[in-house]
Amino acid sequence: MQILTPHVYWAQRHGDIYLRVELSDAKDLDISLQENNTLQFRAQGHGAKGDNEYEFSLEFLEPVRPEVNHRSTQRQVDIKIRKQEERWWDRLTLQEKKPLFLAPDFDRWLDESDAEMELQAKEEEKINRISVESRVRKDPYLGVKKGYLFMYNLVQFLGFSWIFVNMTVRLFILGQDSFYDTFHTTADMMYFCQMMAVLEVINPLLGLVKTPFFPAMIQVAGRNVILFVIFGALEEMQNKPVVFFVFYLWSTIEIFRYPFYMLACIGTDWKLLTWLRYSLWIPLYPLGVVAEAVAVIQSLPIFDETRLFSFPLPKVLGHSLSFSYTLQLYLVFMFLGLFINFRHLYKQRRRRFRSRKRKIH
Ligand SMILES: CCCCCCCCCCCCC[C@@H](O)CC(=O)SCCNC(=O)CCNC(=O)[C@H](O)C(C)(C)COP(=O)(O)OP(=O)(O)OC[C@H]1O[C@@H](n2cnc3c(N)ncnc32)[C@H](O)[C@@H]1OP(=O)(O)O
Repeated sequence: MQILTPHVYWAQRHGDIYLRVELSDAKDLDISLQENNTLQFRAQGHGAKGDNEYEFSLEFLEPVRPEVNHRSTQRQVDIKIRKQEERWWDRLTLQEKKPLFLAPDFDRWLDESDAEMELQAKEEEKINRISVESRVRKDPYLGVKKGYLFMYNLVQFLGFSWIFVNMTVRLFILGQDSFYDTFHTTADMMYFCQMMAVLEVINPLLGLVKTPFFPAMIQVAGRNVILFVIFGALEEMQNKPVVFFVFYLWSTIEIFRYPFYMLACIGTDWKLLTWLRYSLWIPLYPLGVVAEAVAVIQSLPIFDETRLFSFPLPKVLGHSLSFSYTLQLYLVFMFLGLFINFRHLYKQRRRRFRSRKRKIH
């Protein structure tokens, strides 16, 4: 039997050397590192010259650690050797001339800078894993908090879906006539959802979500003024078509926002839903504010007439100050609120899509 040399392919990383020996069904493997920093390989197997005994030796450019890891598969023998020092080598062997049986393993090949990037990515992954693990370890109530948020979002999602579906079905069946009794058919559910929404101001205060307090407060207080003060307190407003537009605009965003949060609670995200959550507000928010402003303007003469919530004045100054003046001031705050929340949502959108792009690259 002839003794032959197999084809050997190599690649390196800063700390390791990888060798792939082209020998299938290798048996009687004898792989060892000699004291002179030389790898000796001998095995019986099927190589380029059929079934034979194959052997080779390689004297490495720099010192390596004595232990050799190898794994023999049906197709090849993989060998991994650790470098003594984590350093990039200019070549594999001490002798400058490359042995004929040796070639780069292009499946594994990386040049020095790519290998550094791979190392950095691994380091970052390790740091992220450690920080996630330590966060989980630091907060023993994380499960309870996530469970609470998940249930809160689920209840809101069901509530707003009920409103949205109810209004849509009635719109299809009754057409424009459905505009006039939106309040009577959906107000109870809207009261429930908007009262629950007060938790959205409390949650950031308790550190349960990252939402800043001020935008959450503007959002919840703004809607509740419209719902409880303009629609709730004035029967004359309740059968006006503006109720339909306000409720429809509110519920359209919420049937996407709450499921988005539910998925966030279980660490999942669905691209389309994320896109809708961070894009739909662009047309809906200004339309919502305009609809709310129309409702406020329509309520002004009613407050003047009914004197509801009017502020008593000393006789010399007149009878009382109509609540409509407060509402006129509120109209200014509404557009200020629109500006603050539009800017906040725009920043959230940019942050979300920027970090997604970074994750993809
Ligand atoms: C009497 C005094 C009155 C004073 C007020 C005067 C001014 C009033 C003017 C008000 C105008 C309001 C008009 C408005 O009513 C019109 C409409 O709503 S029209 C319909 C369209 N509307 C919208 O699109 C707004 C919907 N609402 C919101 O988006 C939020 O309420 C808002 C606070 C504006 C922004 O939300 P947030 O800051 O939370 O942004 P993110 O979604 O990006 O969340 C940030 C991170 O927190 C996590 N989070 C938040 N909430 C939850 C939750 N419930 N469960 C789980 N996780 C949550 C979220 O996942 C983000 O985490 P990460 O960064 O890790 O992704």
